[in-house]
Amino acid sequence: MPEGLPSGCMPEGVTDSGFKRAASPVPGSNPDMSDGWRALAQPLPSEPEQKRAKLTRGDKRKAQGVRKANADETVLDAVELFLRSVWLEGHPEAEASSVPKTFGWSETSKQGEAEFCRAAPIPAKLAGGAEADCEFDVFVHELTERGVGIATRETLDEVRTMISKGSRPWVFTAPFTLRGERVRVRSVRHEWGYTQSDTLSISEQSPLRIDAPCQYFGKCSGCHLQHVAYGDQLEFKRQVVERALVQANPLFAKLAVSSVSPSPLPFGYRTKITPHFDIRKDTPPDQVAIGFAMAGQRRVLDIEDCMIGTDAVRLGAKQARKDARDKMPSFKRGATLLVRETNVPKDDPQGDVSSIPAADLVKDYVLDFKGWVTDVVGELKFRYPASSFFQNNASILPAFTGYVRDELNQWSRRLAAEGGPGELRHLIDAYCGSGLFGIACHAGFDKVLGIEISNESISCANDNAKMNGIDNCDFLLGDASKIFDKVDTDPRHTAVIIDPPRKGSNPDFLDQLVAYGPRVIVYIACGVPAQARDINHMFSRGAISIDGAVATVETKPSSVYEVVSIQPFDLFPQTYHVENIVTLVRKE
Ligand SMILES: C[S@@+](CC[C@H](N)C(=O)[O-])C[C@H]1O[C@@H](n2cnc3c(N)ncnc32)[C@H](O)[C@@H]1O
Repeated sequence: MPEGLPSGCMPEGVTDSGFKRAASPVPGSNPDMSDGWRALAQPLPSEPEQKRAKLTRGDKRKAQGVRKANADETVLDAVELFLRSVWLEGHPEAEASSVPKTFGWSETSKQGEAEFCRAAPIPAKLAGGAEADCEFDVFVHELTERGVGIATRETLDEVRTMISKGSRPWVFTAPFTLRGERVRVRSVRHEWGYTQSDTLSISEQSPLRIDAPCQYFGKCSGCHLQHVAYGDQLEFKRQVVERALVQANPLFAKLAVSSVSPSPLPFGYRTKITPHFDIRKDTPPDQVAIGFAMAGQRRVLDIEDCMIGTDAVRLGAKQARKDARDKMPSFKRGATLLVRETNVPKDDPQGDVSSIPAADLVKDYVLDFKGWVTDVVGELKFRYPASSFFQNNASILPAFTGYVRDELNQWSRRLAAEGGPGELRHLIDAYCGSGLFGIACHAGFDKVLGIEISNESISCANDNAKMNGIDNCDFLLGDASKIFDKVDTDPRHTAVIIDPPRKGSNPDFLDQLVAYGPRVIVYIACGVPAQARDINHMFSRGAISIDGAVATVETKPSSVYEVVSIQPFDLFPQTYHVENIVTLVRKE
């Protein structure tokens, strides 16, 4: 879900927009000023090894004894990647493991850190707005996985020289920029080792830069890549997947990531948006901004029309804005509006969709959180409450679900042709929501068993199977890791789809999955770093072989998998988000 477009079930208020906002220390000022500064001076204790697998990137850094304030992990990752690659460029014979730790933010000298931090510029607020102190010309060298530029005041050659002498440059973030650009930034706030900045102007632009079509681009936090042609956005996202895998485990560099499958609609694709507003005492009701979070700020940007919404959503958004304006004096606090595309019978928008073929339905919109939505995926219909989860780009869903179905069918045929245990006959759909993948992939399986933690979604999943005339699906309510208590099918004939939330799965589920040992696993993820972490967890258990290499473990798992394909999909063009599908096949 693009940030700035929060989910339909958000409480009222304005959400953050990809920048962490916790107060940060001001290096060089009073060290007692904040906990953030104290965190720099006190290494955190190590975590026990078995806990590490479920750690987030931030937790991992803490466990390594890295001192940092409330820095954005995606920025730290990109800085680390940039500094390491420059160092390795100057040491072509060196092993990746010999890169100095200082580039990985885990140096041990407090003195060194303090000196480094004192080199930081003054944020605009503290500089009293004096341009000379808070505005800088910087060079963009790298992009974070969220498309934010990583820049220094030094040119790349100067950075190379600094690094060859064992020092490192101070880094600025530069949103909405591209590699190789020279830009002017204004410092906003310091984090550990970098300054969060706003981009003021572009002095030297990349040949990849294009004019963003949307008038709000650069101010709105919803889109991050409109200044890049669509084909280049896809390549950027492919590299994001590649990078996430390598960051989880350098050995994963051996895995090939396919080109990102594009969205048929690069604009006008989004079937759900959630504009919001905030009531401030000094703002007259007719001037309250209704829209999405401003880039890098807590304020709301007034947005009359969002180009990534479908036609129905754009129409619905106009109505939702009007309704909110009419009622504005009655709001004491802010609120989040919901606008969702739905499909309805042509002559009776309120009528029952169950008996009408998907192709005969027409687009409409829903504004009521308590309303119901019908989505169409090829010939299938899915009905679910307007406030619950469903994939938000209908244009790509036939290809997205079709890819998973083809992977399963193709492997089923291949495994049958290879002899041995034979084809796939059972399918498990873990984290099944309202049944999208289980229902779309049911054909050819004796039985599909789904599991989902949301009561509402699970009852929709069972109703959706019925509405589509499918009788081999059974969707159960519960935590995904409980599915292994229910499964009695032969793992050699079973495939498992996993589609967890952005934070990924967990060691309990993954360990049970490996112990069960299904023939094929299809892991679908909207949180690519978490997916890479989970795959590394399976690898660390000895359950994945990369180019013949397996981790050394005390107890060998009963099943070992090969990663046979990695296929990203672009469900959210113009944003940094990417979905990724990894297929694993058990080696016999
Ligand atoms: C990314 S959505 C995928 C849903 C579905 N596969 C689809 O594409 O529509 C993740 C789903 O996992 C569910 N979920 C979250 N934690 C869970 C858990 N511990 N066990 C089972 N389901 C869970 C959420 O309710 C959500 O429906």
